Amino acid sequence: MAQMYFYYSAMNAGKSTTLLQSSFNYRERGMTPVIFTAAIDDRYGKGKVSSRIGLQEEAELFNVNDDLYARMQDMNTAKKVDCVLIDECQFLTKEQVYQLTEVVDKLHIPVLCYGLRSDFRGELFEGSRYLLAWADKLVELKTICHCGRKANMVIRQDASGKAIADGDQVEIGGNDRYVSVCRKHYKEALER
Ligand SMILES: Nc1ncnc2c1ncn2[C@@H]1O[C@H](COP(=O)(O)OP(=O)(O)O)[C@@H](O)[C@H]1O
Ligand SMILES: Cc1cn([C@H]2C[C@H](O)[C@@H](COP(=O)(O)O)O2)c(=O)[nH]c1=O
Ligand SMILES: [Zn+2]
Repeated sequence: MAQMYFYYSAMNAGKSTTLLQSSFNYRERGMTPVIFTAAIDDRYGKGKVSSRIGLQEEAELFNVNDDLYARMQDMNTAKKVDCVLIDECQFLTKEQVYQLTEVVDKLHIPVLCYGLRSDFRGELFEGSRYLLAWADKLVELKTICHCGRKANMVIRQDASGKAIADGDQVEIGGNDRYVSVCRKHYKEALER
């Protein structure tokens, strides 16, 4: 039976790497995975999922206006799809998470979503909120803070390396802008 999975973590935990490994596993069995990533995340060039260890694959892009059920229905009609892999799934809307549940329940295609649970303020992203609510399986991918504890928070830094408390939820960036830390060090960085 097809299921929806939400693989969540802080940044730098290997989400994109794990997604690319899953895609490779499907392909080596002669199956057809489809990868999506957020159009707004253009760090490594549009239409690509890249991991920091150098693996990369082409991806379909999604933005907030896309009907992901309709797109998957069309693709699956043209050629049978065995699995849908979504990177940066924190940027999905509530409606799109619902559409992906329809991909699982009506098209019977497994959907594996990879993304952040919370933003730099410790608030849930919209996509993550509904994946936490509706996915069949929740899987935490772990990375560690500089102190050795599990890093479950992400700090956004200004140009001088100081933690920022306010700002837009979405700001694309990498190690220059964000650091994954444990909750204790997150609070300390924000002097709470
Ligand atoms: N050259 C490397 N060799 C091995 N591991 C690496 C290398 N570069 C980065 N990594 C590790 O890869 C992980 C980040 O992978 P990535 O899939 O991009 O993460 P995420 O999508 O969760 O942000 C980190 O744990 C990082 O330490
Ligand atoms: C914490 C946080 C992150 N983002 C952005 C920064 C990156 O572009 C992505 C996450 O990338 P990953 O390495 O693949 O996990 O999300 C953001 O927009 N707002 C935030 O609060
Ligand atoms: Zn720590």
